[in-house]
Amino acid sequence: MTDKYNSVPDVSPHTGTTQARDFILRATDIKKSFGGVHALKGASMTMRRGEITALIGDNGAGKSTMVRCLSGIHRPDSGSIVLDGEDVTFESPNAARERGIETVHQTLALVEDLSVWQNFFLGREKTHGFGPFRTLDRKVMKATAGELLKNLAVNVPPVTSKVRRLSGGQRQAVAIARAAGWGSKIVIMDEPTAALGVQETARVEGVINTLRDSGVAVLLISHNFDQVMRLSDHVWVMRAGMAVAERRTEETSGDELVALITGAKAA
Ligand SMILES: Nc1ncnc2c1ncn2[C@@H]1O[C@H](COP(=O)(O)OP(=O)(O)OP(=O)(O)O)[C@@H](O)[C@H]1O
Repeated sequence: MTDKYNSVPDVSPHTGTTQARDFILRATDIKKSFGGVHALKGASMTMRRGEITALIGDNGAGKSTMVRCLSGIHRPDSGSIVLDGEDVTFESPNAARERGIETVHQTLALVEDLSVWQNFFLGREKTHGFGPFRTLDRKVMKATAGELLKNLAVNVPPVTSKVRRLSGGQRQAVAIARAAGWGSKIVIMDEPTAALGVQETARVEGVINTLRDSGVAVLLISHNFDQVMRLSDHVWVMRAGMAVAERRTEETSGDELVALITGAKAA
């Protein structure tokens, strides 16, 4: 596999900074088998700060397994993950989260009967006082959730609204904002707009763009080529357990990506 970064300009088109060559993540030669099924056969991929990296491939290519290795759900059988210059292994999703990798799963993991702000702080509640006098700092949590939503230009009803009252797009936006709100270095999104209509998709894509512009690296798993072409800066193509090709989005086309996915075109 060739390293195409040698031909990539130093200045990111989105941030205008010199971060374009700065890898936030390097996964190298990742292998993962389930019994006799070799889901990942030595896959390697990279991500950079302030960029949206798309991970594409046919059903069964190994995308979810790669994502699960990066987010601490699976332990790779072998290979290395370097995050922000440091070799890491994650024992659990919480360990990955603590190192700054958040994942927005298709199921979103929001609690319908809790408010937006309560969902933001689920399991990470802020308290004040000490010892037995410790109480939840509702005011701070509400204000923080409101601020996070505002920063990402997420248009939702007040943070006191119950999640059950939100539309699909609003829920997705809340889940993304929650993932982004913990000093995340990387936010992984699995088909973030699969269940949404055209308008809501546009809104959620706006949120994803804002997140990228704030310097977070986004990993986007999507079967939607138009979306990949619209949103991503960089694409990794997986086939049969390997990352077989990488492209700068501006230098490829939907047709080429399809050919790379099916194997009709060699990397
Ligand atoms: N927990 C598991 N146990 C057994 N086999 C698995 C497991 N997880 C994944 N696989 C197998 O590994 C291969 C890669 O699956 P994976 O879900 O990573 O692909 P994918 O690219 O995400 O596909 P899709 O687009 O359909 O989600 C498939 O053959 C799948 O059946």
